Amino acid sequence: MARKLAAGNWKMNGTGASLSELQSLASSALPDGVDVLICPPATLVARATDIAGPVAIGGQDCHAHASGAHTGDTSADMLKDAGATYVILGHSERRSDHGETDATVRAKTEAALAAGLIAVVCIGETLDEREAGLTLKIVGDQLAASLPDTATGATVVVAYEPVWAIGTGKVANLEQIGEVHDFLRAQLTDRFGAEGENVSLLYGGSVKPANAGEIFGVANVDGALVGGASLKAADFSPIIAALAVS
Ligand SMILES: O=C[C@H](O)COP(=O)(O)O
Repeated sequence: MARKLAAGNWKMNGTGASLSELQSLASSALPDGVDVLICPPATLVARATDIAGPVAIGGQDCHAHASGAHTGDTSADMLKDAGATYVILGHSERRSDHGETDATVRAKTEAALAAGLIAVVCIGETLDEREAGLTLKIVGDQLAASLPDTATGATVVVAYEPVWAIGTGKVANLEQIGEVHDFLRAQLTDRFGAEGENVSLLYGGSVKPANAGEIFGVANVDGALVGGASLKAADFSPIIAALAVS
C-alpha cells in the first residue's frame, strides 16, 4: 500500500524569512496518515530541518557522485548530513535547464538511495508530446530508464508532472491524470511485482486548494508535488487536509 505524500517544492524561492511559513506548517495540527515534505532551496535545508518538526525536509537535486570537483553541486551525502530525508530528482526544470537525461536521473537516484535519501523521481510529457499521442510512451520510457532496479516503495516516490501544467494554471483533467497514473502503476507492478503497489504516485502541475480534492479522488493518485501553492502555509495546509480525507 502506497503512503500518502503531500510534497512542496519551493524551487528557487525563499530566504531565511520564508522559514516562517515552514514554522507555521510545522506547528499546525497535521493530519494523521499523510506524510508532509517541504523541499526548500539548498541554502535553507539545514535551517529548515531545525524547525521542521513533523515535516520532512528534502533537497531539489543532488549530484550523482558523493564528492569531488563539481563546483556548485551538492551531493546526496551532503543533503543527508544537512538533515534532509528526501530529494527531488529529474524535475522537468532540471531536465530542460540543465540537460538532464533519464540516465542522469537514474545515476542521481542511485546516489540518493545509497545515501539513505528517498528519491522523488519526476517524469512527464511536453504539450507537443501529448498532442502527438505520445504521452504513455514518453512517461513509460522515462519511468523505466530513470528508476534503478533496487527501487522500492520505501526508497522511491514517482511524481507525474505534465510539463505543460507546471506553473501555468493549466491542470491535467481527471481523465488524463487517471490514465497516466493507472498506466504508471501497471508499469511499476510489471517491473517490481507487488512492491510496485507500495511506490507512491504523486501528481504535479498547478495543484491548488481548489482542485486538490478532486485530483486526490483519482485512483492511483497518492499525493501531490506542489510548487507555487506550497510557498504559503495557508495554501499548502488545505491541500494536505484534502489528501488526508481522500
Ligand atoms: O514541483 C512542482 C511542480 O513543478 C508543480 O509546480 P506548480 O504547482 O507551481 O505548477
